[in-house]
Amino acid sequence: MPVPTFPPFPDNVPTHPLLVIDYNLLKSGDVKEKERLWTAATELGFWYLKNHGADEEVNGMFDMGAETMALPMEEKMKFEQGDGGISFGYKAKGASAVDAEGNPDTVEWMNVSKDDALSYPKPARRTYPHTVNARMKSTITPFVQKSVDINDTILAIFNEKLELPEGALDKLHTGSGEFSGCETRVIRNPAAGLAADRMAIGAHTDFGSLSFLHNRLGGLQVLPPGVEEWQYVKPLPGHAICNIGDALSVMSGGILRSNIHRVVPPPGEQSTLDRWSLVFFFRPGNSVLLRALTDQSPVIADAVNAADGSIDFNPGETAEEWFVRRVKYQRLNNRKGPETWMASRGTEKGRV
Ligand SMILES: O=C(O)CCC(=O)C(=O)O
Ligand SMILES: [Fe+2]
Repeated sequence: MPVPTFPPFPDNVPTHPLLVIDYNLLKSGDVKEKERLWTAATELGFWYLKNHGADEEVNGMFDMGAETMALPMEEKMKFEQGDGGISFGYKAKGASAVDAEGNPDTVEWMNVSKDDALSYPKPARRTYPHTVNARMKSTITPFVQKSVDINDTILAIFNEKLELPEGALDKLHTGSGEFSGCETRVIRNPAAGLAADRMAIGAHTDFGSLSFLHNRLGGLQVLPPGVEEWQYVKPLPGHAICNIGDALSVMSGGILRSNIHRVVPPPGEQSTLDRWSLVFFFRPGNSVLLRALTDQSPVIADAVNAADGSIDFNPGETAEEWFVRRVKYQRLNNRKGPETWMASRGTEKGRV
């Protein structure tokens, strides 16, 4: 399907500019561009990525999302993720909390595990609706492969900047060769005439290492360090939005910033439309213990020594345990009170 045109993003809402990083320059080893990436990753933890070369796969993923969300609810619910903390599969609107009071989220999504996309037609982690299966080979697997390549490239630059031994971060991610929480997510936030600040997805930091996000309408907001007011991130055609998650923040001793963000209805004239977004979440291997890599890098050791104590750099959980806990306690079916929400928190704990 051709990419539709949308009403413009308004120019009268608070908007946070992001650095635009050129993936072609990163790939060719451009020193200046690597430095700009480092600035973006350490100051806000969010940046735009242009020339990523995945536009065709991204469009196909949005088509797959539309075909999947159009299935009868009964069919989608056969593939629901459940309450045990597994993220792969379908999540219905309202299944997760957006805050400590237990207000429900307003989005539905379909998550496909990277392990399933790469092992298809043999299921590795779970099975999916026929609309997903039909596009696995043509769209989902190529999108996953491109996303992994891009994230591997960015990870290698962080490895160098953090003065880690060559391949140290890769060994904890793709190079671990084990199953992981890596997944793609297509999200639909139905237009519902809700208040402009009604959270569709609650304030959070991402659970894994890197997120590769594509959206066409506004609604994503960030809370930059030292700022009180939520600020929109304006979608730019053909530009992905990339951000750092908790796992890389912990491993780097907080040098890489996992910034708080949330999703609200699209602003201005865009508010009458359903909002679609697509993410590839790049995460460590399941058995990787989350901890600051102080023994492998003096730069990280110094950062931990100088830290203000707001982030626990030795949480005592593997990547899988961290991920399962965060997903599980956000589910409203598991809610007992505000303590359940607190149990779902990651590095944003104490920050919002
Ligand atoms: O839809 C978006 O723009 C962001 C989604 C997001 O933050 C997430 O799924 O973690
Ligand atoms: Fe997120």
